[in-house]
Amino acid sequence: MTSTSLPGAATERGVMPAASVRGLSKTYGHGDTTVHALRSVDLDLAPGRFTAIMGPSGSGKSTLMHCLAGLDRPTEGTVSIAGTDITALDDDRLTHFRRDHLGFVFQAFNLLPMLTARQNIMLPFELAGRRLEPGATERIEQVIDVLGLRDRLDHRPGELSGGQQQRVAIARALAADADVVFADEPTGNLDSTASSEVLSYLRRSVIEMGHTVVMVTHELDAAAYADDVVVLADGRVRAHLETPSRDEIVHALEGGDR
Ligand SMILES: Nc1ncnc2c1ncn2[C@@H]1O[C@H](COP(=O)(O)OP(=O)(O)OP(=O)(O)O)[C@@H](O)[C@H]1O
Repeated sequence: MTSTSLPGAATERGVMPAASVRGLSKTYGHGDTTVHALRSVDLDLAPGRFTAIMGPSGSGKSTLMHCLAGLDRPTEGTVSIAGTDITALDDDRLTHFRRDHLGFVFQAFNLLPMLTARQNIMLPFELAGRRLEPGATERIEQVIDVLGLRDRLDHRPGELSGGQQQRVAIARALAADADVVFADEPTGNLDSTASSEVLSYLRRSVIEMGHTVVMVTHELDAAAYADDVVVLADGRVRAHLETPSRDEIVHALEGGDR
C-alpha cells in the first residue's frame, strides 16, 4: 500500500494548504489495549476544494476529522489550518480559533427548534456577540441564495424537510466564512433524494463561493460530489485521489493503489 500524492497538491502549486497535517498519530489506551487510530499521517488539503474522507469502519476517519477540526488532540504530530499550527494553541485559544475559522456540519442537524431558519443561520454571530464585519451581510445573503433557502427563512426547523434543515445547518457553517467547513456524514440522516440535493448545494458553495469543505462519508454516491477523495486504511492514508472516477475510488477502498 502506498499513498498517492496529488499532482496538483496545494503545496506544489505554492499555495498554502487549507489544512495540513504532519506526522499525525493518535493512540487510545495503553499496553495490550493500545489502539493506533492514526499512524503518522501526512496530508495537505487544497483550498477551495471539496474533499471526501473515506475508508472502512475503524480506519480513523472520525479521529482524523476531529484532530483536523481541533475537537481532539493528536498524540503526536501537527495540524495547521490556513497556516496556523492549532496543535500549539492552548485550550482557550483553540476554542476561539474554532469559532472564528472553522465551520461544522453534523449528521444530526443541530438546529435550535424555537428559532427560525434565519435566526439559526445567524446564531454563531449572536453567540459570539460578534459584529458583522464589512461585507458579511452580502456574504450571508449569498449563502442563503446559493443554498436555495430564500423562501424558507421564516420557517422553524419543525416546518422544514430533513434536507432543508441540513441546508440551514450548512448555511450556518458557511455564513461565518470559515477557512474550512467540516461535515461529518452530513447525509447520514437523509433519504437518497434529499442527500443528493444537500450534496449538490454543498458542491455549489465550493464552486460559487470558493469554500473549502472536508466531508467524512461511507457513501460512494456522496463521495462522487467531492473533488478529491482521501482513502484511509488502518490509520494511514492509502490514497489521495484528485477528481477520481467511481472505479478509482472503489479500487482504492478495496486495497489497490491508484
Ligand atoms: N475514544 C476512543 N477510545 C478508544 N478507542 C477509540 C476511541 N475513538 C476511536 N477509537 C478507536 O480508534 C479507531 C479509529 O476510530 P474512528 O472512529 O476514527 O474510525 P472511523 O473510520 O471513523 O470508523 P467508523 O466508520 O466506524 O465511524 C477504531 O479502532 C476505534 O475503535
